[in-house]
Amino acid sequence: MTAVGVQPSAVGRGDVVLRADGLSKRFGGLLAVQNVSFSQYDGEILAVIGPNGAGKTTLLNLLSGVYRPSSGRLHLLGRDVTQEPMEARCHAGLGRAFQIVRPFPEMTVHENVTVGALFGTRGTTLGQARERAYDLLERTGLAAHADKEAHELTLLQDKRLEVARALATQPRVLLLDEVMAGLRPGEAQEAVGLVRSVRDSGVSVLFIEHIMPVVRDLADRVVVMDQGQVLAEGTYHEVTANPQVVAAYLGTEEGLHA
Ligand SMILES: Nc1ncnc2c1ncn2[C@@H]1O[C@H](COP(=O)(O)OP(=O)(O)OP(=O)(O)O)[C@@H](O)[C@H]1O
Repeated sequence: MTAVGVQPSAVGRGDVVLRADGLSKRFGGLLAVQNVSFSQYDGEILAVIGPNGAGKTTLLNLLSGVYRPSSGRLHLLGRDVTQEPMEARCHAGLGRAFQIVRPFPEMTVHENVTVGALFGTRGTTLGQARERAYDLLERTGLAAHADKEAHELTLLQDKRLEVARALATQPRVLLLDEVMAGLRPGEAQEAVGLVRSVRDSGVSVLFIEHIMPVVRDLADRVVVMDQGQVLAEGTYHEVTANPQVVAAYLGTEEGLHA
């Protein structure tokens, strides 16, 4: 595992798992996402960053199928999923974990993950779902808490549960929506380790994040958005040295690293 604070090694450019071509989303008179194109490669951890209101969440909602784009196309594992609803994208290999964790509070941790396994993949029996859930609790460091009710978990454990539930649908690409939010620095580093282990298990990860040290430690490549558009793309060091990116973040280096 890469030591924290060391630039992750670039991944080899394998197959494209996710490809956005000219995605746009209009809300009335506002173009929240404007002609966004990028590719994500197999095994890659890709960060999407940008100042408040840049369009990151709207982009994630376009990728996961919460919204249909006003124009543009999206390919998942080579298949055009532009018009497909969320469940179809989930079955096709796209998983999503949210910033606000919403487990079923009265169900146990194991039951919560079992539900994800049952409904996220077709043709899974209850027995298979329960077994997969135990395996995922091991992988996400929650095995000791399997029988606790979900409301008893700490925030970091909640985040682990959210990732376990998303993985229960057996995604090839996992979308993470600011999952580090609210964590203390030490906890965020633990979560960084968890995301790396997810990637090492063969799942490509696309994440939105405001915490720049997390982006630096985790991302193989970074897409920077501003005012709905892609402003820059490259390694963490490339994009943070880009004057246009610095200017977009309040015009100061401090703004970027705040
Ligand atoms: N459902 C909606 N209806 C109308 N406008 C919206 C809607 N969702 C987002 N917007 C607008 O689209 C723009 C982009 O918002 P979005 O939430 O995608 O940005 P963001 O980069 O995720 O911001 P933040 O970092 O603050 O979460 C903003 O101007 C926002 O007000």
